[in-house]
Amino acid sequence: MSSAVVKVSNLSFSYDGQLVLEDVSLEVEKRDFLAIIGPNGGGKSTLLKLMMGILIPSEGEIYLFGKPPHENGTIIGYVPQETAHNLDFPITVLDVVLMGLLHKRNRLRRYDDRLIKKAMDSLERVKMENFATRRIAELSGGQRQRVLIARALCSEPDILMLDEPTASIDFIGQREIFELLEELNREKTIIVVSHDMSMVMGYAKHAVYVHKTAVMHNIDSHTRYQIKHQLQDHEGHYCGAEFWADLGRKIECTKECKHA
Ligand SMILES: Nc1ncnc2c1ncn2[C@@H]1O[C@H](COP(=O)(O)OP(=O)(O)OP(=O)(O)O)[C@@H](O)[C@H]1O
Repeated sequence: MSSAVVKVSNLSFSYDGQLVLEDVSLEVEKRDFLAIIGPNGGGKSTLLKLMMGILIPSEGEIYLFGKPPHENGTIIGYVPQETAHNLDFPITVLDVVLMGLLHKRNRLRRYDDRLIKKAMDSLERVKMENFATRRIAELSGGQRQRVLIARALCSEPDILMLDEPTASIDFIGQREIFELLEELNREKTIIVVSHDMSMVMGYAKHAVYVHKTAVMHNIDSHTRYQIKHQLQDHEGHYCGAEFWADLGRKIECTKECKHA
């Protein structure tokens, strides 16, 4: 019997008759670190939403821990794509993290001390505990992303799913987020949609290339070690275009290197 925590079998999905994913099958093992990569509009976010049970497959099946996603409740922690405008109102970092515990409030819809401690513990895990009373809008993109990860961690999920957590964050901020994910990966399965091939190749254990269909690739520990070493240098940039060319696929490099 398969030990996969996520099992996708012959999945297809259409929006209003427009086929976006076709016959996708993949398995994710416990404590895997899977990156979902591929071109714009290829179906990455759609695949993530299907895994979370936000969308229902047109054909095929998805199981998380042997059950359909919508029956799994808090085992998934979701970090949505961060857009500056959805945090541009006057609430504190702690308020944002407490949103991850909305369903646990008492009968008066208040957070008791136990929940506040839980939220503070989550902030500590992402090294943002000293920012608890700051307004979320005052933080940098990287700091905000850490807060959103803390919010997802509150419910102690087994799987953390993140949609483009490093979009619009500078290089050092990106590396710090992936280092945090690597640390969380000691306990949790990580599934992340990312465009950043340097980070994916340095930290993920598998990458699934999604362009209507899906092809899984292993990223061996030696490759990860080498690329992570290059990323320690601020200028370090592993060119994904080169990697995909070796595999016979075309991907555009977003940085200014010889492939751009
Ligand atoms: N709610 C929706 N209704 C109709 N079509 C949609 C919807 N969401 C996405 N699509 C379409 O489905 C396709 C796949 O979109 P999806 O967001 O999954 O791609 P993606 O790989 O995540 O893209 P990106 O890298 O640009 O975020 C695209 O053609 C998109 O326009």
